[in-house]
Amino acid sequence: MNDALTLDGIGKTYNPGKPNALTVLDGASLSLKPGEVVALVAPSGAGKSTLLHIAGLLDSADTGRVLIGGTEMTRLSDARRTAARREEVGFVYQFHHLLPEFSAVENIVLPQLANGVPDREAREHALSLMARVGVEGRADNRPAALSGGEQQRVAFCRALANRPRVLLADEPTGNLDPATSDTVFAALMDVVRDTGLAALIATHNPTLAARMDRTVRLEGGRLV
Ligand SMILES: Nc1ncnc2c1ncn2[C@@H]1O[C@H](COP(=O)(O)OP(=O)(O)OP(=O)(O)O)[C@@H](O)[C@H]1O
Repeated sequence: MNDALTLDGIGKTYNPGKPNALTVLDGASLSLKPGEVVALVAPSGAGKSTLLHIAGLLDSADTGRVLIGGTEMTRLSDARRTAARREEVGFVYQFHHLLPEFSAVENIVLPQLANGVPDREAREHALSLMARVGVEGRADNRPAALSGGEQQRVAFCRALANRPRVLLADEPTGNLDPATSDTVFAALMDVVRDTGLAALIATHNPTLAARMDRTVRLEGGRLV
């Protein structure tokens, strides 16, 4: 079976050729199997966000290849890469980034509509995801009316709405108090384990990292 995500020798330098050039990634490689959940640990500023953006096709690498489900994304046209990002990758950030003018359930429906899912089916799927992480009762509330933990659960549902092959998360519970972080993370792990998608989750929290299958460390631009 193809790996869910492969990063092969990724290099990235900001401001190349200038006095302030900064090489952040220098041959970073990693493979995630379907169903594998990996913690990404790095000191602040080491390039974690850069790596996640490149893995999620939001930014391009200077060197190396990104493969999702065995397809080399770095070779696709911009349009096909954008479609692949929408279909194959889910993102969760430290802050929820939900659309404030839409209800919680609408925030999970919208990315499905963008992928051509009929409205009713999209809503049913959104509600079933919400039920799995325990926020179905807040479906019709706007994000501002939800607690931080609830907002983040809704953000997970949105990331999972299009049944991605890969979930990328940047400190997904970093904005929550320790107890909430713990329960919200447990909810995320339940859904991830059920759906069998691969996940790369950046965290500074050793307790959360210990609950994943393995840890990779970003050091000197490489993953070890
Ligand atoms: N667009 C950019 N132009 C120039 N330098 C950048 C750019 N984006 C990031 N950097 C620099 O690259 C380095 C890595 O940034 P990145 O955001 O990937 O780190 P990080 O490991 O995610 O950090 P943190 O944990 O603090 O969020 C930092 O020194 C940052 O200042």
